[in-house]
Amino acid sequence: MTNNVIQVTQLRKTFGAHTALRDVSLSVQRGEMVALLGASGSGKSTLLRHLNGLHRADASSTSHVEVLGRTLQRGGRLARDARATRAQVAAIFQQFNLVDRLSVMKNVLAGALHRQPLWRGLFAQFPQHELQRAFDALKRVGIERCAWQRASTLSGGQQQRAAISRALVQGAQIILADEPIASLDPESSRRVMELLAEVNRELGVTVIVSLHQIDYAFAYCPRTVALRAGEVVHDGATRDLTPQRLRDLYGTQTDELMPRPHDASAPFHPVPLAA
Ligand SMILES: Nc1ncnc2c1ncn2[C@@H]1O[C@H](COP(=O)(O)OP(=O)(O)OP(=O)(O)O)[C@@H](O)[C@H]1O
Repeated sequence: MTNNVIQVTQLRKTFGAHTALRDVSLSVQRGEMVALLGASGSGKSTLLRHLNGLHRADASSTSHVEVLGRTLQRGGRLARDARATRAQVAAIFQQFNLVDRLSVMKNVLAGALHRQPLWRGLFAQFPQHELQRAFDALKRVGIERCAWQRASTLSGGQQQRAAISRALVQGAQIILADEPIASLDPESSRRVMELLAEVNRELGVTVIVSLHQIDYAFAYCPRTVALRAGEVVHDGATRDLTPQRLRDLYGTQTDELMPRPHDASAPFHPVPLAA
């Protein structure tokens, strides 16, 4: 049995006249924690959104996206059983993760909807074991005391932790996190990245996380896929991305990927920043 949980072949996406992804191919093995790196507009979100079917590739292309051994989309058409595949994939976004007016608990229980009969979902009536599972997930990420608060009252970091809880309740085998720490303070950023790493390490969940800065990739992700203008320009060990290599790959865009000189949020400086 193959260990590939994601197989992307010749993925091409254009928006009008703009090509956002140019024949991207990559595979991800079960249990990997992969950083997706690239300057603004390089195609990170677009790629992630193809992996859970939120975007479809160009219809004219030979693009193929396989998730957990099943075709999710081919040539821009979603597979018939895409819904079942997507139930195994959780998405965590920079913002808009939670329904503000609902309690944290209800948001987390949304992860269990795919296991419920329609009527339970409609009336938001979940069996006791699902409530317990949601509570345990909130406990795991350290926000169980917020369970009955409205989601809108949580801090940004707590909202991301709630989104991770929802992924746990969903029982997702893959987490796609799209810049989950982009608007967080340093401590919250570290906490969220550590939780993602813990879920990856302890539960074997495959994590692909798009990031804006390389230092977080160094600290938490052994492998990095780097995009530039919709093309994969690096796919390999994160430690190979030295400042010089980044300059070769990104030229003037390098600054966007390097920690700012006085950035206290940088958890890790693997290599001298001035070369
Ligand atoms: N729905 C859309 N309609 C038109 N153009 C789009 C759409 N979504 C993305 N694009 C364009 O595709 C390119 C890639 O965008 P994408 O959001 O994937 O980049 P990104 O690397 O995630 O950027 P950022 O780090 O700023 O979030 C950009 O030029 C963007 O303007």
